[in-house]
Amino acid sequence: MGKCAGLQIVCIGAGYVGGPTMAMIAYKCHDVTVTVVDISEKQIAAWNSDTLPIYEPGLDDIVKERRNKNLFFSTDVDGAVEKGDIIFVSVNTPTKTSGIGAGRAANISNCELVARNIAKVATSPKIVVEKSTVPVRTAESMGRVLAANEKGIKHQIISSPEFLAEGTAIEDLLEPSRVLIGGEQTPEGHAAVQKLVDVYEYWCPRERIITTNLWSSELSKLVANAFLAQRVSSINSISALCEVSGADVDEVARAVGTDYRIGKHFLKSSVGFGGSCFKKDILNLVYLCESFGLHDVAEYWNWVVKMNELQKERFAKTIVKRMFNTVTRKKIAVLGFAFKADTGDTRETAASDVCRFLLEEGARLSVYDPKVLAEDMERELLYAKCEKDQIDQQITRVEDVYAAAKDAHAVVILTEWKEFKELDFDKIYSVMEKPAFIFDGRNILDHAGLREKGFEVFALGKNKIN
Ligand SMILES: NC(=O)C1=CN([C@@H]2O[C@H](COP(=O)(O)OP(=O)(O)OC[C@H]3O[C@@H](n4cnc5c(N)ncnc54)[C@H](O)[C@@H]3O)[C@@H](O)[C@H]2O)C=CC1
Ligand SMILES: O=C(O)[C@H]1O[C@H](OP(=O)(O)OP(=O)(O)OC[C@H]2O[C@@H](n3ccc(=O)[nH]c3=O)[C@H](O)[C@@H]2O)[C@H](O)[C@@H](O)[C@@H]1O
Repeated sequence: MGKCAGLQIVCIGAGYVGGPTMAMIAYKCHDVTVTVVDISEKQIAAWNSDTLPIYEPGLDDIVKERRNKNLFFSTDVDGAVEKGDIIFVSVNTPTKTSGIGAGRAANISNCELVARNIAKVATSPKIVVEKSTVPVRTAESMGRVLAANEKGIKHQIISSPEFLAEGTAIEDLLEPSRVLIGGEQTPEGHAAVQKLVDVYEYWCPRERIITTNLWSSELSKLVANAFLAQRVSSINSISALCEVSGADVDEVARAVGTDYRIGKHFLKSSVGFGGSCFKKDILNLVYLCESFGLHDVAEYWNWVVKMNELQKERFAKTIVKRMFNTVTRKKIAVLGFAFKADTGDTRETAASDVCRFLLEEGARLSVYDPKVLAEDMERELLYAKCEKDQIDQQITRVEDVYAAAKDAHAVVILTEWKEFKELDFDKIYSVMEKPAFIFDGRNILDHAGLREKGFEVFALGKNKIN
């Protein structure tokens, strides 16, 4: 029995963060009961089925081992709130699409809604953990909503942002680089923080658990994502320079990243970063800076997003330019649609913008991705403002790379799936139109070998354009 024996942990929001994070707590703390609730019946039914709602390496085993032992998935939000000692809030906080701050500010209405519900339903004091990524001082609003309950109950709010990355969520949760916990600087606040420290201490070394105040914790999450995305935009800006100067972006990244003060991670040039969080969180940071009158600081960070948009556009334009300035009616095989490898997640994927550009140029796209669902692909294309007619008439989704390549003028790599490195490129070359182009938006292929086979290869940040 550990320190937390008998503790009831509840998580509101059974998405990419809530599901895996809670599964890990249940897996590591057998004497704690973990209940994950969501308003979406479909989502909960999937968590309780053989086909989990998200693809994440290693997740199935952990969920299946603990489910219905000390890990439960339910739609009974009120029942869970009532019995929970610690309640994680892991709901989505997307960018606002209308009203004040539209297109930049984070919409925290789900967080407030959850806080109102806890205030209404709870009959005992709760420790409410802000797990969602939120603007600084959201805990203040949530705290006030929680305090306004009619029963005079004193709840505690703490902030514990999540740093897992999709595709490596289980690894990241098993061995987190750090766990961040921020609380009020009062005796009750410290006690609440300690309760959560006790849970994480079941498997995380104490020195990796950072405790701080609420506002530092909230802001650190936005800053961490902004710094990571900034590195990708920085190396992508350099890829453009490499293409005109004859330098090789991977060589530059290696030489620069070997300096321990810079570090080698997150220096892989790509067609652009995607995912549900980088853009959203930077825009959130930009909006925060602007609302505090820090316009120059806001503009500085805004350029990380702008550079990313430019990279996607630059890559798509290169495809058209290299293919004799026209792709109209040409078939193009698109390999990969997820925003990164090892996930089926398509949110904000660079692939949707590249596809939109090519559709507008009249290309016919044949798309293959090993994990992306057809419905998610279509939703993301519509979100990226592709016309429904164009999606229906110009895009085909195929289950096989060679079917995608047949009669295609070009193969375009948009996600760094490992299987793409192991393809039979002789076979691909034989079924393609000639000249056969390859555009490697992830720099994962053996470009020299492909050129020997006869392909015209464009790789990001590697080709000197005369
Ligand atoms: N996806 C990721 O890799 C990471 C996400 N985050 C942050 O974590 C938060 C959650 O992100 P995801 O898990 O990706 O979102 P998600 O969209 O996958 O899941 C959110 C879930 O919350 C549920 N929900 C919304 N309002 C609710 C309510 N009032 N009551 C009950 N359930 C409700 C939704 O039905 C949905 O299933 C966001 O703030 C995000 O920025 C942080 C780190 C990593
Ligand atoms: O808040 C979040 O949602 C999470 O956002 C990112 O995680 P994630 O978006 O899942 O994936 P990353 O591995 O960070 O990749 C983001 C994007 O950047 C791209 N990328 C990453 C690294 C790189 O060197 N080059 C590059 O183009 C990826 O292909 C992907 O499109 C952060 O890495 C997590 O720490 C954070 O918790």
